[in-house]
Amino acid sequence: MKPAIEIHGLGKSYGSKMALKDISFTVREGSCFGLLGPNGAGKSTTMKILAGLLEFDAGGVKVLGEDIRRSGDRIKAKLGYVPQSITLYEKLNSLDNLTYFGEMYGVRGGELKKRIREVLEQVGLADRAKDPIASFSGGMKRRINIAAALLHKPKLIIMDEPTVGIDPQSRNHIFEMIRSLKREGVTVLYSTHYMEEVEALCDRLAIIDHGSVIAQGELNEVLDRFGSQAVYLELAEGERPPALPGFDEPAAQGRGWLLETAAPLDALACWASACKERSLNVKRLEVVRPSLETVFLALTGTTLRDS
Ligand SMILES: Nc1ncnc2c1ncn2[C@@H]1O[C@H](COP(=O)(O)OP(=O)(O)OP(=O)(O)O)[C@@H](O)[C@H]1O
Repeated sequence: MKPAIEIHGLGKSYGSKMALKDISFTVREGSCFGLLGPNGAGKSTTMKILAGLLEFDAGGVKVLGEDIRRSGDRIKAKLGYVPQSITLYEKLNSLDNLTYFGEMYGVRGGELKKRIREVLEQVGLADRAKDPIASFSGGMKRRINIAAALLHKPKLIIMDEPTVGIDPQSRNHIFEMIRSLKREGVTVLYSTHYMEEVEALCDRLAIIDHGSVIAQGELNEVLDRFGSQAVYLELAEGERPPALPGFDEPAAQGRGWLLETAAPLDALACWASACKERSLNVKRLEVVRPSLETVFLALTGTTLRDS
């Protein structure tokens, strides 16, 4: 399949601050690609460059087969960009907001009216078309912001952390919408610092830290390559996990303990017999697959959320 986005060695500084050092990745047409990284990693900067809103200093960027430096305006007409901050007129209703944005994208008249009806259905807010934006929840505003970026039927949609600070219902709507856009062949670039979202939505991902891509590929590839296997043990309240000679110390996680190891079956067998010997009440004992959290920790020495 053809690439919708090709980025090679992208670099960008804000004054003396180097925001992007070396960003390279390719996104297949019709797929959902996740950009995962902590605050300040460079996700928004990368997305603004792709949306044609920001110049860059080094490297090359092709969007939908065209060089962004040569065909910026033609590319802009084919992509939708959902910025991180909500940009709507609070006093106007959804209909008027969408009319304004649609005209900005060059959609007019009967076609615009039809598209507004369709996108309001798509984001599940058709019944709120005439209510002022000021009366909407953060999640509903976000959905209208996404609707605005869809009016001109873009082939590529770039969403910058669209689920930050929103309610679960709006989040589910956004997820469903992304799935249905994908079914229609639209390419989605999605940034987040929630790895569960990447797991739920994305075909491939790039992990960005300090302006560089530090890992990329299909989720399972990245997990296999950089993640460590682990065994999870949960005991009755107040009970402590037995130490296992020859293994690392387990770390507290959730209601139990996680032991990272290259030999999870051996660790599981040792923990099972040690717990039995001590008559401990085992609630759960299982080999767990590596998570992006452990991948991130292994690659950067920090967790996604704390950084
Ligand atoms: N307009 C600007 N002027 C100066 N520095 C900036 C500007 N915008 C971003 N930066 C810096 O560039 C780096 C990358 O920021 P960017 O917003 O791209 O990261 P991000 O991964 O999107 O983070 P977040 O999740 O917080 O949006 C950060 O160090 C940030 O402080």
